[in-house]
Amino acid sequence: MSAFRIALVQLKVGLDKERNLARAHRRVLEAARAGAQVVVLPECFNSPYGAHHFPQYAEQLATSRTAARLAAAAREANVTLIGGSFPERDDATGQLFNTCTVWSPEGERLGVHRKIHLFDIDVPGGIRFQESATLSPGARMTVVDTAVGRIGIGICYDIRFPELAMIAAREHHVVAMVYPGAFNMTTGPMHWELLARARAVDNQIWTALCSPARGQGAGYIAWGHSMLVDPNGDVVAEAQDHQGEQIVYGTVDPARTAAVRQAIPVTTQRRFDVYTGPKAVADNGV
Ligand SMILES: NC(=O)CC(=O)C(=O)O
Repeated sequence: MSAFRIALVQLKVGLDKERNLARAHRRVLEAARAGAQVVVLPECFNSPYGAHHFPQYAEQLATSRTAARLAAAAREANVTLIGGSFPERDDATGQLFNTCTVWSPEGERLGVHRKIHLFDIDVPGGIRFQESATLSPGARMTVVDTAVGRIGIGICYDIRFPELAMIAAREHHVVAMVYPGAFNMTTGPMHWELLARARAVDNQIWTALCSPARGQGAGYIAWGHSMLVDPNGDVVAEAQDHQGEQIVYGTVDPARTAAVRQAIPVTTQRRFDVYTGPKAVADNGV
């Protein structure tokens, strides 16, 4: 597997769906012109992030205007496109999901990830959010074989559940986990970078987080700080302008993964013989 250039598009997202789609399309082309082979859009890039907005912006995958635009942008730009997420309405059940689609440089759909862990939180004096008021949770993990290698996908709150990245890394050997996400002004400063670095260093994998720009006019203020973290847990690229739109570029290099794993070989030092089973914790505590 060779190294590849990745672009994280920290997109401005507003109320006008068509403008959101057009802006995303332009930025995908711009990133490709700058040499990106993989382009990532943020969570909820076609709609403002808010449970009450989702029903209005939701689309069925089979007839989705948003999906068609993503396919066209990937094809035109000749890139692998990790298409952020948008509210999706299931054709059969009518349930709504927060869904990421992944596209090949030929415009073929390679994968679909429905956010598994819904963002239902209540931080006193901070933020209360009930994604489950209108959305249903996805029920499958997603790893996608792309032109540049195998990539694991999670959406935002999914990053708080380490099992996803751990299983993607250890069982499916992904080169990177990519999380379109929209943390906010309460949880962003607390946990955004910490979680990105934790998922990276625990699993010794590349980890990319792509946020909307901060300046949303629709209630929810995103944290920004889109970033790429290497398998050693170092932030190697990060957005500097959070109000405005910005593209963050970095290089995902599997040689770095190999070097980190060779230097600190935790991937081969696990003690599965110790962690589980009735005798995992001795009676006397030692
Ligand atoms: N928006 C999310 O899904 C998650 C988030 O903001 C957080 O975990 O904090």
